Formats: sequence, C-alpha cells, structure tokens
Amino acid sequence: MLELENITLKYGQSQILHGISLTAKPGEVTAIIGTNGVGKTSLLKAISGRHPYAEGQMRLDGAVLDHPTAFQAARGGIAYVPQGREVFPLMTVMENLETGFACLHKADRTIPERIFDLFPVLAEMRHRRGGDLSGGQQQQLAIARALVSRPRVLLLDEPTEGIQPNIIKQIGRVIHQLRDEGEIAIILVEQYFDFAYDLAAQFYVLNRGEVRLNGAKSDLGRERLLESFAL
Ligand SMILES: Nc1ncnc2c1ncn2[C@@H]1O[C@H](COP(=O)(O)OP(=O)(O)OP(=O)(O)O)[C@@H](O)[C@H]1O
Repeated sequence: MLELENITLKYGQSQILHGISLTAKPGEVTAIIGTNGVGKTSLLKAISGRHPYAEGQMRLDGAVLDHPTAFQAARGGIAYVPQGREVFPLMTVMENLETGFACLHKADRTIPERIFDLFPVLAEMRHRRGGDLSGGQQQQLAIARALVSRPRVLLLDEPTEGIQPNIIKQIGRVIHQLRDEGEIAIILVEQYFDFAYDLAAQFYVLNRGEVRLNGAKSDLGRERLLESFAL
C-alpha cells in the first residue's frame, strides 16, 4: 500500500501541491482527476522521484521512502508511465522494454513472457523501432516497459490521451486484469472521466494543488464526481 501524508511540492518559488494525503491499495485503481494544471502530473512526479517533494511523508508497505530519487523509487517498486509515453523512437520494441531493467538487480533482468500475453502486438513488433509504432502501440509499450520492473505501484499519466478508441479499450482491459490480479496498486491520472470511472474504486479530485474531494466511488457517485471534476 502506498501512503502519502501532507505532500507539498514546489518548482522554484512557486508552490504547486499544498498538503496532499492519499492512499492507494493493491488490487485497486485509485483515480486522480481534475482539470488542466491542478497538479496531477506533479503529484506523480513526486511519487516517482522525478521531482522531489518539499514536505510530507511517503510510505510504501509501511516503510518510509524518504525523498527518493527516480532510481530509488523504481528500485523500491514504483513504476511510472509518463504523459506523452517517452518511448525511445530509434530503439526497437525489445530495446525499449529492456530500458525497464535499469532499476533491477542483474539476476532479475528478464522480460516476463506475460508482457506479450497482455500486449500481443508488442510480440509481433518486437524488432520494429519505437518511433514506427502508432500512438496507441507506443502507449502499450510504455505500460509494458513499466511492468518489466515488476512494480508494486503503477503510476499511469493520462494513458488514453490521443489514443484511438479500440486501443483505449485494450488498455482498459489490461488495467482491469492487473487490478484484478490484486498485486499492484494502480494510480491513474485521467481526463477521460468514463475511463477512470469504469476502472477506479477510489477517487481524488484535485483543485489548485489540493484535494477538493475524495472517497470511494460507491460513496461519492457519478454525478457528484462529475460535478466536482468540472469545477
Ligand atoms: N517544471 C515546471 N516548472 C514550473 N512550473 C511547472 C513545471 N511543471 C508544471 N508546472 C506548473 O505546475 C502546475 C501544475 O502542473 P501539472 O502538470 O502538475 O498539472 P496537471 O494537473 O497534470 O495538468 P495537465 O492535465 O495539463 O497535465 C501548472 O501551473 C504548471 O504550469
């Protein structure tokens, strides 16, 4: 379980996150929603060590992760699929997947076969260059690369952005499957409300770097979530 307590984050003098507390449990999707610029990506950057949080505490399965670097967060079991995917265009699909090895001990540096069960298209395209894949295929590759490190926490930043509807469905099915296996806590930042609503059990609605509303989907209900999301 990932726990954040009163996390703040600054870019220089400008404070972007103002005391975010959040819990994400294995076997559940926790959605972070909110309009543009409220701090969703910044929160994922804080969790993944891409940008250090200023104050607060982060714990994974009870152990404090004290201002981890990106490497330490990844080694600790936190995998990040960034907005825009960041696939290496000149490297093959296999080489892109192997970049997921960076945080692993040598003995663990294998690509689990199930990656290709989850994303059969990547098996077909394993020798193609990342830059030759469609946007949807690149998104699948970015998720697969994150899974190579066998994470306990998977951070997904707008996985549906700019993706065709049929691939969105496939990505949704994979997230369902990972969720139902019960091993990974999935944190989903998403602007596509129905996609998040279908997958997530817990919601955090951000506004100007603060949690405006949070709770279980079953308690909050669709109308209330939609209303707060739109504000
Ligand atoms: N590297 C940076 N330096 C300075 N300000 C930044 C930086 N990155 C983001 N910001 C600012 O921080 C605020 C929050 O940005 P962030 O990307 O976290 O929001 P978001 O909710 O993910 O938005 P979007 O949905 O558009 O991605 C914005 O005002 C943004 O301009």
